[in-house]
Amino acid sequence: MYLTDEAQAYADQHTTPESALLARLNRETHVQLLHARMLSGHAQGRLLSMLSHMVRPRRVLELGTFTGYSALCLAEGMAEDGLLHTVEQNAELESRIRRYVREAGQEHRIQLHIGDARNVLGGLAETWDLVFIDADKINNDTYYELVLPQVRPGGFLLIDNVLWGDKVLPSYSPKASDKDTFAVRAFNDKVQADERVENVFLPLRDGLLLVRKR
Ligand SMILES: C[S@@+](CC[C@H](N)C(=O)[O-])C[C@H]1O[C@@H](n2cnc3c(N)ncnc32)[C@H](O)[C@@H]1O
Repeated sequence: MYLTDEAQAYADQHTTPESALLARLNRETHVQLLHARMLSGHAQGRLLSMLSHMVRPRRVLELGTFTGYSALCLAEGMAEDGLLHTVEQNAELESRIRRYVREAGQEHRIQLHIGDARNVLGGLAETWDLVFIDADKINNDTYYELVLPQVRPGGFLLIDNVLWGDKVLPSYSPKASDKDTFAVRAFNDKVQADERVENVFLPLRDGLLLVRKR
């Protein structure tokens, strides 16, 4: 069930505000870039930060950096010796991401990789405490299968946009050519049946799937 605008505004007003830096990054992304709604934004950003504070991860992986908003949120809750690897294929975003990571004083804790996540992942020999999958949705399952063996037992994965603009709902009839929608639906169904994990589907924003590896 969707929140009314009034209820959404009330929820936002009772969620800790973004830092001035995140607010600036959010605004700048919306003013200067196409597809700015891909950015996690205030409520989801605070949730990512809160989850990270709960987990206190030492190793975090993010697939799909965009302008760096969610990476900065996830880094907030890392352990003191924590390190976040984030992967973005669009090289045009690199200088902006690095500028904000530097301004946030997080250069030593956030490592940016420019390239296709499928290629970069093979070179990262880490055991992940927390993984945020937020790249090209058609490859959710590829990323999940590549990463799950490297997640520690009891570790977490978060997968964004699992509602996919409500196109995953049974009442919606996608065109046969809408491969993204079929992929997101199949991925959600697969995780639901996957004995290796426990999962909670959070209908926040465009849907966030919380997954814990058993
Ligand atoms: C939804 S946005 C990420 C938003 C960001 N995580 C946030 O919450 O602010 C998806 C990003 O994934 C990147 N991307 C798409 N396919 C990719 C791939 N195969 N490898 C790495 N990055 C990819 C896109 O360029 C885009 O910047």
